[in-house]
Amino acid sequence: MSAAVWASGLRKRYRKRQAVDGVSFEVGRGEVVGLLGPNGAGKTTVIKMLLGLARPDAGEVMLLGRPGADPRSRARVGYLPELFRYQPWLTAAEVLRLHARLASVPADEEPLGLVGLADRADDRVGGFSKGMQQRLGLAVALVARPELVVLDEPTSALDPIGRADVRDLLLTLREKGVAVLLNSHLIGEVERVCDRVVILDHGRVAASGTLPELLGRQELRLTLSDLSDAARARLGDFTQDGATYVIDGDIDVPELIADLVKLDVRVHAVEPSRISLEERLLDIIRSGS
Ligand SMILES: Nc1ncnc2c1ncn2[C@@H]1O[C@H](COP(=O)(O)OP(=O)(O)OP(=O)(O)O)[C@@H](O)[C@H]1O
Repeated sequence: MSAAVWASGLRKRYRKRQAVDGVSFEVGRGEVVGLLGPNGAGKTTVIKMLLGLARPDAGEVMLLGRPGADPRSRARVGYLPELFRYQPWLTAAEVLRLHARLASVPADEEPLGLVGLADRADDRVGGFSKGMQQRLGLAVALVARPELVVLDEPTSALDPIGRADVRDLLLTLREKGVAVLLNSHLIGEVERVCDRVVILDHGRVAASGTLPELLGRQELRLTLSDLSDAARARLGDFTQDGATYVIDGDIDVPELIADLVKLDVRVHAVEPSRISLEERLLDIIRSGS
């Protein structure tokens, strides 16, 4: 099946500023991809070019197997813009009905339930908090039962519960095979839900890949005492600093610890250690600036 998003060589210049400078990437069907990068890196401009809201100077876009310029390509795409405002005199249900009509799909209040607004369906949007408006924006993005959802900063106004709700929603979408492109400054959020990450800097792709590809192999730091030769052999390859033993690779932690305890090793601490996505992002941005 064709990719949900296929973008090749996208460029966009605003006067003297090269906002996007040759960006290519893909989002597979059912894949959740995070778009990360510092302010001004070009993330929103890339999203606008994908959706036909900004005209690329160069490059090509395919959405769900059709050229991005073909309006039919956008029929099964949901979009939550970074900045938006709905008519304050409409109720949440009316906003949804309006967007269902615009998308030529039957009106359905299910998306309000998915974003936790079912009990506010008949309240006017003008009285909604920022977080509730953002939830409504997400509901609108889901109204046409999309196969691809593009979310530009979907949780910027949400409280921790709202963010956790959105994380659950993204995982539900992935289970249904819906592809998601997520632009977020909340790196922890991206790290938790994304299958793959594309990092933009100065309008270019500075790095991309799955989290293990970007962050390196998993390491395990163990603080141990009373190690026999047999216990050292069980650890396999390790580096040692005093009582700290570091092993890397794919480790079945419970099994390893059970074996060490059987070998009479005293286990004081077990810490997975891998650089965080935040550290990796800072490294990439600092080395590129
Ligand atoms: N309509 C516009 N007119 C002029 N310059 C623009 C316009 N839109 C974006 N730019 C410039 O293009 C560059 C990329 O902006 P963009 O909004 O895509 O970045 P971003 O990565 O989404 O940033 P942020 O994280 O702050 O939202 C910036 O230098 C910005 O000033």
